[in-house]
Amino acid sequence: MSKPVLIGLTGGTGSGKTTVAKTIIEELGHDNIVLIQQDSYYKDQSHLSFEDRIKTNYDHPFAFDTELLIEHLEDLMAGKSIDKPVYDFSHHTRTDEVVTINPCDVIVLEGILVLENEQLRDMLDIKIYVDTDNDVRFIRRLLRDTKERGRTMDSVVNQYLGVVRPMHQQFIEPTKKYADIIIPEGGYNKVAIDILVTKVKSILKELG
Ligand SMILES: Nc1ncnc2c1ncn2[C@@H]1O[C@H](COP(=O)(O)OP(=O)(O)O)[C@@H](O)[C@H]1O
Ligand SMILES: O=c1ccn([C@@H]2O[C@H](COP(=O)(O)O)[C@@H](O)[C@H]2O)c(=O)[nH]1
Repeated sequence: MSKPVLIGLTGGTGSGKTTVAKTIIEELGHDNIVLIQQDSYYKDQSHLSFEDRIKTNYDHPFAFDTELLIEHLEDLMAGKSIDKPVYDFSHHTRTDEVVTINPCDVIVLEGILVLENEQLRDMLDIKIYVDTDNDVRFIRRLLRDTKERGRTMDSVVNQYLGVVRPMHQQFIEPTKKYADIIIPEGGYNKVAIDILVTKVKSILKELG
């Protein structure tokens, strides 16, 4: 089996990264494609109390176990299976579960800081930034986090103003310059997704 194609997909919270990643996978209709979310590699915080966990800055590069993520990607590149951690957003820590991922032809790596770390960035074959207006991203996050991540409206607003927004400006937005492709609005940008899918198919064809 040849080395897998590694697609990195980034953008701010609520930009539509996950939606784009899932649509690409659906459109590729390829059995041998896997989604890896950078969120799965948030550091384990089980040694901290819940009160301390909510004080963590989850939008800073230090919040991620990037070493483990790189090690896992290298393993997949080398044709080895990995045990991917499972993160629990409601409790702000890793669970005891893992998901085994087998070697594949295409890996879609999606997350807020996948273009921030140079070593990680250099591993990527295609780099994509999903670019959505800040107000739209905030509204999407507010709806999602109150419905799916066990948050109150006050906590979402306070976290956004105190940490998410400044970290976005400092660490995420500047990585746009590394992207090969910038997708405005995200998940429902059919033209951009079609172009990407065509590109990945042609790489796969070249690799045989
Ligand atoms: N183009 C879009 N229009 C409307 N809602 C969208 C769009 N793209 C994503 N969403 C919704 O916004 C929320 C955040 O999208 P998601 O893909 O999870 O973003 P991210 O992974 O960047 O945080 C989800 O509830 C999703 O269904
Ligand atoms: O325990 C946690 C871990 C992360 N977050 C927030 O999640 C987003 C990243 O996820 P997206 O799917 O890209 O929105 C990040 O902005 C963190 O603030 C959290 O709140 N709690």
